[in-house]
Amino acid sequence: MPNTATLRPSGLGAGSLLTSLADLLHGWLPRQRWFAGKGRPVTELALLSVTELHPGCLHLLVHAGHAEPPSGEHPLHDCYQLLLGAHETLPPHLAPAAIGRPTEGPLAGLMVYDALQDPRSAALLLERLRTPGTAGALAFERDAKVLLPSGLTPRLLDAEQSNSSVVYGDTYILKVFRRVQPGINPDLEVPGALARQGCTRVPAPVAWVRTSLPWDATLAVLQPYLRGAEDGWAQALGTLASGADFTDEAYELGRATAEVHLALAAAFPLEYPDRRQHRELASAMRDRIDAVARAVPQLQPYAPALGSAVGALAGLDAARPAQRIHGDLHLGQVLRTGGRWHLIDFEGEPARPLPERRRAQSPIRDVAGMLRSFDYAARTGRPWRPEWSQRCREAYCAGYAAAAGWDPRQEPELLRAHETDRAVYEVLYEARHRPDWLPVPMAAITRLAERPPAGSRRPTP
Ligand SMILES: Nc1ncnc2c1ncn2[C@@H]1O[C@H](COP(=O)(O)OP(=O)(O)O)[C@@H](O)[C@H]1O
Ligand SMILES: O=P(O)(O)O[C@H]1O[C@H](CO)[C@@H](O[C@H]2O[C@H](CO)[C@@H](O)[C@H](O)[C@H]2O)[C@H](O)[C@H]1O
Repeated sequence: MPNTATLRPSGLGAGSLLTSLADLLHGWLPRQRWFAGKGRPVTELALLSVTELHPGCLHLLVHAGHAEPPSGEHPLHDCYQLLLGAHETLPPHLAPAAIGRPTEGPLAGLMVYDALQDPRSAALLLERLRTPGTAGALAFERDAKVLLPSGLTPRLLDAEQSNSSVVYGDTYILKVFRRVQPGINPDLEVPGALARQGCTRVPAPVAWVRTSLPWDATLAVLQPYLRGAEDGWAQALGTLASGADFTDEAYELGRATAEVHLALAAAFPLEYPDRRQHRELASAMRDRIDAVARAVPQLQPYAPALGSAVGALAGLDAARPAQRIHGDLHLGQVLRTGGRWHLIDFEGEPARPLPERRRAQSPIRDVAGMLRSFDYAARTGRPWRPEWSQRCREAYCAGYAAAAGWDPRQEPELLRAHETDRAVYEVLYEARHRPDWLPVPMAAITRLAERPPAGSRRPTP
């Protein structure tokens, strides 16, 4: 590659590399779908680690900090994973990957670009995983039982994602985590544990990338690609458009969720929350309502009523044991192939700290996430179809009950509290990422803020 710059970290010095890139990253990072600090200017940038993956391709962990915004939210600090290439000129197929041409520092005059969009760099990543080893602080590891084939053609997914994924020859998919936190990522930990339980509802990790600098963290996970699978969101919208029924699928989805929960309960320790823990959970949910209401003024009028909905948790005695769960379950996280549902993306809610996402939680939280998703689908399709959502919600709970042996509808306070917490999360998510969608969770907020009928033990799910 005659016009490839050799980016040698040893010859670059983190300071001078950052000088080269800082202006470009200030502009480029906030435009990325996976950038978490939407709406907040980046006020600090620091390079946490730099590794040369191959000549012309650098692996970077970059710290991006935001000053405290006027709304009173906490300052946000994040670490992002970048793969950067630099060429004198970019071939036309890499034009959309361009980040910019630094005017100073070691990369001055070269065109820096997002190397994950470069098929050559993506192919070399898979090569690294085929033959385990290290590159600086990065470790490329794989399941010793799996032999990865060479020469699979890479293609970067252009899905609306929180991370970036590369599909190799429709055989494997590599998820490169964009936002990196210290510790094992649950998207490696949980599917690995489920595979050891013999659970076939979740694709098992076959290879992964870790780093030990600036701390131990998971950087990427490779798993089998479910060829021809369609996600639940696309299917749900399809039936809404065609008028077809989705209740059988919703019932099967409930069964699949329960099966995964049973396997998770067997794989990880259970916890039995007492009254104090329920009070703490209710208080954490109230804090979240207040924080989101400060950031999204539309939520403010509903905050007191939502606080009462989650406050009902505080009076609960022993409920279901808490266990590891999916943590961000919705119709986009379930794939159907061969008439069978699979669950993917066990990262949990990307905005939450990793230790919180790895905690045992009520399985009702996942149920609530999926119930919210039926509501999303019914409101996104035109016209609004509340009866479609209601039938799916009932069928999903019935399917769940058939496999789990208990019915989520028998825990109405818990379900309502978790659905409220989830809708509040969605309000912030939409305000940050897709302001046009804000009315969807806000409609649920209006419903959840109403008092449930007196004496009702089994409100509509
Ligand atoms: N094992 C898989 N087989 C087929 N497609 C997959 C698989 N894993 C993920 N996908 C596709 O990639 C998309 C993004 O994956 P996901 O894990 O949800 O990433 P993110 O956390 O970045 O949103 C999914 O919506 C799905 O379409
Ligand atoms: O990127 P992830 O899939 O990890 O999840 C985030 O993005 C989701 C949207 O892509 C968001 O889900 C919300 O919108 C969905 C429709 O697009 C809907 O089905 C979900 O019920 C709703 O929560 C998810 O909350 C967010 O974490």
